[in-house]
Amino acid sequence: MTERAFQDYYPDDVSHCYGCGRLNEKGHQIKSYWDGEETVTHYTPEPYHTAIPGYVYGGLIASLIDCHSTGTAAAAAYRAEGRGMDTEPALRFVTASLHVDFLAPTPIDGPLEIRGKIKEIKGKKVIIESTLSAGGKVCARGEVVAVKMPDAMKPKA
Ligand SMILES: CCCCCCCCCC(=O)SCCNC(=O)CCNC(=O)[C@H](O)C(C)(C)COP(=O)(O)OP(=O)(O)OC[C@H]1O[C@@H](n2cnc3c(N)ncnc32)[C@H](O)[C@@H]1OP(=O)(O)O
Repeated sequence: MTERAFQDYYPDDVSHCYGCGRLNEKGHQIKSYWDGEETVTHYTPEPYHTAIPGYVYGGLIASLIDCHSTGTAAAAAYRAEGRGMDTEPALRFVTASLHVDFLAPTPIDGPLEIRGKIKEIKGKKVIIESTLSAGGKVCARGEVVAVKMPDAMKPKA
């Protein structure tokens, strides 16, 4: 059986996110998975994701770190409760804070790897540290504070 990505567990009504919604046909549709205690996703940029010719636009890098980290927050919250992502009650996270350091130019001509680590998980908040690498070299580092989705953001039935 093929492993389901974190984002594949998001119900339809919250699957329109530009970074990770599987129902957003114009979006990145990233797919994140556990890899031991870390999480990982891969994404291959398109030529139109250019900043300076040959290099990836920083906004895309931030977007990938953002959505991989919020997905990681949800997965970590379920794991901390010892239950699967298909069980109730649902645990949904949004970005409270997104910090990205661009450490080196990111080449656009190949796959990118984003890896997440849980720095803190407490109450309704998860802090995730992520790296984005190209060809094995870390080009950006991010820290995301993810907080449980407030009722005001939940789609109306
Ligand atoms: C399936 C679900 C998801 C699918 C979509 C994935 C989402 C993709 C990522 C996104 O782009 S989400 C869109 C961008 N984010 C938003 O629009 C969120 C807008 N902000 C809010 O709705 C609220 O400010 C937020 C829910 C983030 C926090 O409000 P709360 O009233 O729940 O927070 P509260 O004040 O109770 O603080 C809870 C904890 O979070 C911390 N916190 C809150 N805002 C923070 C902030 N901005 N920076 C750092 N920490 C923050 C706060 O310090 C506290 O830490 P402690 O528990 O340790 O005391």
